[in-house]
Amino acid sequence: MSTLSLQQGLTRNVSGGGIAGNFTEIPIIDLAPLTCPDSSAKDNERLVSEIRGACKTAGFFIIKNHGIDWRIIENAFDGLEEFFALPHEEKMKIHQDQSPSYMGYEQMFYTNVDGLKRGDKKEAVSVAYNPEIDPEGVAKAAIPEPLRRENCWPDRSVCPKFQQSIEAYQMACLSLMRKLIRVMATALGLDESFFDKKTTYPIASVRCLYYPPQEPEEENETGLGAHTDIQMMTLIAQRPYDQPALEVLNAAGDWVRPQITEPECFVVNLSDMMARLTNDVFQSTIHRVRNNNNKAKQRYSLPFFFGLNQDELTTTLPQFVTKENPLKPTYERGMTGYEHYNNRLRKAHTKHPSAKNDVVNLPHSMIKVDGVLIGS
Ligand SMILES: O=C(O)CCC(=O)C(=O)O
Ligand SMILES: [Fe+2]
Repeated sequence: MSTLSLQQGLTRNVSGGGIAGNFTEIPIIDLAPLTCPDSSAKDNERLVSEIRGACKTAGFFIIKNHGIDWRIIENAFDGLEEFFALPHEEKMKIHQDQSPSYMGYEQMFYTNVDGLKRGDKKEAVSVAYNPEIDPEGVAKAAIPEPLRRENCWPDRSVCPKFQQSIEAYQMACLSLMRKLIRVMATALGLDESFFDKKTTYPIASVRCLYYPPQEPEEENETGLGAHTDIQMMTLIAQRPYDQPALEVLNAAGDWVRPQITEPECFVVNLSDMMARLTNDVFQSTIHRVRNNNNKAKQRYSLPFFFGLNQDELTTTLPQFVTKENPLKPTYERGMTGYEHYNNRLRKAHTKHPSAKNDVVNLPHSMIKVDGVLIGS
């Protein structure tokens, strides 16, 4: 049996043979039934079934006809190009080390996510959920103070487009995720509104990424090391839209590149919170980025991560625990998004000042189920 160990504390059996993870390509799913008002019940059923299939095998799929005005995405990439072209000193002014929330800028090689190479050849800016731009969320005042994450934006005089374009991207992604999460609930056999009360102030951050081309001698290096994502689901847009760089690990241990053959598509992938909820029936699949193809160009990407409210307890749903699929030991203890997220960011961001601290979990009295406090 061959096992891949990742620095973030995860191990995966990559010996193959099981159904899960047995894929050789990433499926393309047409979301038209979700976005067209006159879609039939049959179209909707087909969509749910395609999504269920993709979630059980690859844990990754490509979506088209998602209903988002692509000019919002192009503007966001213009914002990224503007920011990453700034002088190093300017970018360092909003460095993540100053942010207890892990928001802000990461310079080249700041992270080394899988610890296998010299580090991640990328630059990034992380942007937190902001309730003030979420038309479907709750007011900022209703969110417990320790769960608010402040953003660090570059000065508008040096970078006029960035903040506005990223906030518009975040709003568009939030609205799409709120639709997709209902399809996911249905695909899991739950009421379609199952996640609604649990996502009133979701973890919904954007990571703005810039990957320079890797040199031929860096063929085996990584732009971002192998990892799984932390939340429930991630949406990824990239520029150029067809640049092969993202790689997804299948059960046979092969890296599969999503083939994006037309513009205006997103890649969607499931993440660890979803795997925890479903006892791994829905897959949180290992992936990495290598911007190393022959014609390698600069690549920009915009993952949008979506998870439950940070104080919501995530426990495995009982219907996914069976004789054939007993509860995974790591899922025995329920965990809040806050604990899960901070632990993982601390592991991935080893140079952050908080990396040496013990993990501070949310007090029991702050934990909720369906938005209702469970302890006192
Ligand atoms: O750049 C990409 O396409 C993916 C980035 C990614 O996997 C992440 O930030 O978690
Ligand atoms: Fe990722």
